Amino acid sequence: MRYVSTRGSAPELGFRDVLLAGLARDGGLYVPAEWPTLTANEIRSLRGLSYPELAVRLLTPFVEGEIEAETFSRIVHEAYATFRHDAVCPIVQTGANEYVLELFHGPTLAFKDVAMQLLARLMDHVLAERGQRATIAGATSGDTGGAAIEAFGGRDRTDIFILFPHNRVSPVQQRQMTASTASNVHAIAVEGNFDDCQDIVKGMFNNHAFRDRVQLAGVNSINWARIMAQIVYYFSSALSVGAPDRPVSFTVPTGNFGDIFAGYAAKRMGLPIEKLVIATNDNDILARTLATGTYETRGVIETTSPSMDIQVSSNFERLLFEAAGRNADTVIRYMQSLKQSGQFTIAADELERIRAEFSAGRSSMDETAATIRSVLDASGYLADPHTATAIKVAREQAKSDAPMIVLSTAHPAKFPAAVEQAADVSPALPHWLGNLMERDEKFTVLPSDPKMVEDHIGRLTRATQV
Ligand SMILES: Cc1ncc(COP(=O)(O)O)c(C=O)c1O
Ligand SMILES: N[C@@H](CCOP(=O)(O)O)C(=O)O
Repeated sequence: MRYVSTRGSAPELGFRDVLLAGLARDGGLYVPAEWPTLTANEIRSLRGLSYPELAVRLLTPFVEGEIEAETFSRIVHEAYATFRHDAVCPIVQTGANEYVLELFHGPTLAFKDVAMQLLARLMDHVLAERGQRATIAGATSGDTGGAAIEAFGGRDRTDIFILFPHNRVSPVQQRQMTASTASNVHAIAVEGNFDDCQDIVKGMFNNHAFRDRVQLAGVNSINWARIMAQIVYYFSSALSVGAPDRPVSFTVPTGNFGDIFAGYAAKRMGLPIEKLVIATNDNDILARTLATGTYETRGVIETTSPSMDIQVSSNFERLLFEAAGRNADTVIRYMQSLKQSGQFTIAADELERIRAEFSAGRSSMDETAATIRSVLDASGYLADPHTATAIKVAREQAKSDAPMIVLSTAHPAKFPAAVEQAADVSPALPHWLGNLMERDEKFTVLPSDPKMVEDHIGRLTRATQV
């Protein structure tokens, strides 16, 4: 499998280089040169496989020829052995035709673990094979950072720097980033919002001298391997409610568009998905874009679902590339307009293609709180605010007989204040997280200044190339 950039001028790469590249050198995002596809019979034959077996079968075409089959299988099995549920990503029925797909049984209680546990092991393997080190830089609104620090902490081929918005993540999310004692972990609280953090990280990738000097690698969903790993749970959950013999729909709480893009990839691979529903909180740029055709940034609003407090949704670029018939010039034009004026308008035929696959809705903070309460009352299920955002939107959008699978992206105990306020229930952290909230914190506060962040990383990384 080769990978191409959405902006057309970066070199085509194989899987190992894409894994280490993060952002393409032309500023674009890598996507597979073609989508591997499965027939309905091939999908049927996947029934009954364990989650790691399914992952190996579905992901092999993306890594074939680059990671040896036995090694890949071992790495996948090791990655999912870290999960605390035998099914890895189980589903729970919460309504007549509604299912919640629980993605939070990994080490940091968020869906990010599903990809990050695999990504860290794959990166380690490739770096060891090449005798290289890497500096990892990542931006987080709360969950990617903790998952990355947990997955990469203590690995001797990487130094990891995570930028999070100062005072804008939940206390549990913050501790998961700041309580690590691993010497290769560096948490940075940026005086800004998530979009500022993401801008700084993308700026580092576009500064080729810095990028090459520190051997920069990325763990955000700009990295194709993140999206790749997330494809698997669309198949596992759809298979368990009757796919491929009946179509299913998914509602996904969405911020950076990585998770739902993995659903789109699953559909391109042959999974019969009727609708992919984008659920947003008050930061509803994607819902507005689907309604009006204009992608227009506004200020970030702080909400009770902070991981989705995002305006610039990185992976939407991957969808634009597909909707424009893989025309990189169109993507470049849109991205230039976004940079210059904070907006772009999608051509009518492209918008029509997007609307054929996706719909969107939003949930205000009050609506999300009311949903947490009503779901608990009706079915005894305690949803976190991100999941509740999606349940609210799913219920508005479920218009056909297709089962609706709602992605539950975080454990309620990551956001106890919002859950308690909504439902008078205080969700406890699982016992195996032990004394997380009592551990000492270590992090550096920096202004939202790209140069200062680069200097900080340049000083501390051990991956410097001269
Ligand atoms: C709990 C939670 N839900 C939803 C999202 C949104 O996912 P994505 O950015 O892939 O759209 C995030 C952050 O990415 C998250 O941490
Ligand atoms: N919500 C995310 C934001 C970063 O998303 P990513 O999927 O691109 O890493 C977070 O929790 O950090």
